[in-house]
Amino acid sequence: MKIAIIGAGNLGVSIATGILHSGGATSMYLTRRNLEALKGFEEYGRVTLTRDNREAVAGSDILIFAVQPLHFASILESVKDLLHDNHVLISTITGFSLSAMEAIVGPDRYLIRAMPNTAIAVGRSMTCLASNEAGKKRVELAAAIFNRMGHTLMIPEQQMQAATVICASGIAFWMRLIRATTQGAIQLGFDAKEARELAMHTCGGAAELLIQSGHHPEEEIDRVTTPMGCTIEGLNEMEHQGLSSSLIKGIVASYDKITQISKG
Ligand SMILES: NC(=O)C1=CN([C@@H]2O[C@H](COP(=O)(O)OP(=O)(O)OC[C@H]3O[C@@H](n4cnc5c(N)ncnc54)[C@H](OP(=O)(O)O)[C@@H]3O)[C@@H](O)[C@H]2O)C=CC1
Ligand SMILES: O=C(O)[C@@H]1CCC=N1
Repeated sequence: MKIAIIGAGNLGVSIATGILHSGGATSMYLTRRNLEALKGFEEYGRVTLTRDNREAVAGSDILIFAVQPLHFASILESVKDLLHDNHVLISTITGFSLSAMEAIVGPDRYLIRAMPNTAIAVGRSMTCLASNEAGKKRVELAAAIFNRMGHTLMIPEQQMQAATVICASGIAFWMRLIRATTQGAIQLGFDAKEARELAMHTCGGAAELLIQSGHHPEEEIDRVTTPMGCTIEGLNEMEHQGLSSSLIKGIVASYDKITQISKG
């Protein structure tokens, strides 16, 4: 597969790293204006770094766009004359609809929206996918690409905004919870490195328990909360302080912000 990542910033580099580590491309173009920031990728023989999006589009079949929302329309405009029948366009752009893409490149192109997260770099992204009508013929190909780097779910495009918050922003939300847990562990006497180790692996274990068992979180919580024990004491205090409520309010605030972003 010849893949181009147009806009190799935070997410683009994470995707590139995931693809390279999973052996998912025969060749790859990475584009951005400041190529200095991509130093290190030259070591991979099959990667071409360029400022020229047109060169990357002409040399690839799968185009993954990872530029900021405000840049996307003009970049699509600047390459649309190079698009051919086999090109698959995958957009990770927040708040930019398939119909807005179709308005630029036409409805006959294979258009897919993908919402991965930065854990794609280590093969553990939760990636949601949606396509336009034409793109339905290539959505399995897109799923195959992203399944090599985590888990995928097909969703209706209307849910892409919510998926952005839960899956993409979600990485930051979970990181903050891990950081807070780390701070608590330090206060209880662990040194910083050990505290982080305990927090990270406990978090990973909790997620893995749910993934492997299919249980509801409360079922697993019930197994931990010994009657009159320390866990329920801590959990109830967290809820008195608004833990679940503040998480839900934050999620809704992120969602509302995407509505603003999509209005340009
Ligand atoms: N970060 C995340 O975790 C996620 C981000 N997204 C979405 O992905 C997109 C990128 O986000 P993020 O990676 O955070 O943003 P970044 O700003 O880190 O990355 C965007 C990159 O685009 C490059 N760029 C700007 N103009 C051009 C151009 N004309 N041609 C080629 N490259 C260009 C910039 O580099 P330079 O200035 O050197 O050109 C920059 O590195 C956004 O639309 C975001 O909504 C979606 C899911 C998760
Ligand atoms: O913060 C943002 O707007 C982007 C989209 C989700 C993750 N990063």
